Amino acid sequence: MAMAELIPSSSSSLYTKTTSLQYSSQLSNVLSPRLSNQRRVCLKPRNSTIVCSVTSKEVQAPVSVKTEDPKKKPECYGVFCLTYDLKAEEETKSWKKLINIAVSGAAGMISNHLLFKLASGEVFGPDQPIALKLLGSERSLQALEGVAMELEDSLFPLLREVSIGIDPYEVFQDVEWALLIGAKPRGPGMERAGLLDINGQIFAEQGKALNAVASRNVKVMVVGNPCNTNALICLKNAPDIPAKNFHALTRLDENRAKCQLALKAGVFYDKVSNVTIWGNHSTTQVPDFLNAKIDGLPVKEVIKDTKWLEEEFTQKVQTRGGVLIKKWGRSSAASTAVSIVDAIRSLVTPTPEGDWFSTGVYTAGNPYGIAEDIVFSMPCRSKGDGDYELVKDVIFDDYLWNRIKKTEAELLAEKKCVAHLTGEGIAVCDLPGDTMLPGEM
Ligand SMILES: NC(=O)C1=CN([C@@H]2O[C@H](COP(=O)(O)OP(=O)(O)OC[C@H]3O[C@@H](n4cnc5c(N)ncnc54)[C@H](OP(=O)(O)O)[C@@H]3O)[C@@H](O)[C@H]2O)C=CC1
Ligand SMILES: O=C([O-])CC(=O)C(=O)O
Repeated sequence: MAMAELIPSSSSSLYTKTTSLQYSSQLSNVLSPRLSNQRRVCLKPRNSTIVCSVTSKEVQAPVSVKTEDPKKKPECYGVFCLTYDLKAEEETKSWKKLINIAVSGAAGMISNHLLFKLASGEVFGPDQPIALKLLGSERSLQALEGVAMELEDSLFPLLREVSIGIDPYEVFQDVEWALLIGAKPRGPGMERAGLLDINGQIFAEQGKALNAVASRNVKVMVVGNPCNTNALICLKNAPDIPAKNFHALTRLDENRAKCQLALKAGVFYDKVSNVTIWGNHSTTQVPDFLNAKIDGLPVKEVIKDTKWLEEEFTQKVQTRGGVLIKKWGRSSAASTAVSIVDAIRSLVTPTPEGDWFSTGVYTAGNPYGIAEDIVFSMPCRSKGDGDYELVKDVIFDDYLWNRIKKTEAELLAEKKCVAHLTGEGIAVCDLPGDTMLPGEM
């Protein structure tokens, strides 16, 4: 049971909210198990103790829990603890209703770029106030405060609330967007199955937390690697949220493919459209040059060098992340943040006529004949309402279909590795040879 659920809505002033894993676990030690007809109410007067009472036919016992642990922090941060009324100020009267956005791994590299883009208004628009809910861990709590301080000092008008926490059940309360970035990055010599297992646990837990406390229509963008299978784990642990709402970030791959096609054709990127990344965010991903266009023409009519398309281009996109790691010493962060912005904007603004975008989504009911029940990058269009439809008018040839089958096989094998995390029995991990993440070589 989430701590925030326990606080009556009348106490939703930023001054009275509480946070931290410790609060929740202390409370659950005192109060669990909860009987189905009980109601728990917790209040935390400012700078004081949490007072909880459990009411039911059987029990009526107020409980007091000390909160002296210095690690416990008020949920809001600094200037974001001020109360305000958007309707009271002339320039904010026309703004939309505030939306809650959770970001995990908020003290990490990608988030360090992304949070400032979210706060600036470039993602959700200039009339959309936002609340940022930053999820970290015990080890990153100080760093999270540092991030919040930088957000304060940036004076973003649209950024109306910032809160930090380490309990996903609290941080995800009522969120409309969950950007799940926090996960161990892969390292040299690391077994893929080990990475799946370590990070998979994170997404199983966060899926459960989203299921319990997030908005029922929350949109979830999984970035932490291996993002497709992590997204699958997350959605399987969140059965009350539509599976369609879960995305694995493959937009960075699409952007990389557009860049390479533009370079080869000698045009600027904005001339390249209809680029699909099929499958896994891994070296088996398939950048589709059959359906892609340059200046409205099929790529193959503009770039006649099929050998380049099938070999050099494809491999360059598949391994771009790894090459970057070798040069920079760590994985892409700024361009990943940019691609997260692109991915969200593609869902909240209408897709330009005739174009589409790639995102990793649940395959149930897909029109292509791709295996059901995995998260697979496919071409999508959106009306700009946060939802999307799969694009039907794409063509396949043998080359494209054979590659799609290979990335599909990899995802099916990854799924078996995490069966213990998706509620599908005992994990059996037998990954095909070519199953490394970009750069994991
Ligand atoms: N899908 C895509 O296109 C891309 C995905 N990625 C992936 O995004 C993820 C985040 O990358 P980035 O921000 O650069 O990474 P950072 O190392 O900068 O930050 C990752 C954060 O993840 C959290 N974390 C959770 N568990 C672990 C763990 N076991 N070991 C280390 N950190 C952990 C940490 O935060 P805390 O302590 O607060 O929990 C940490 O701050 C990685 O998995 C990376 O591989 C990267 C680029 C592209
Ligand atoms: O390979 C990594 O660890 C980072 C990543 O996903 C990418 O850059 O595409």
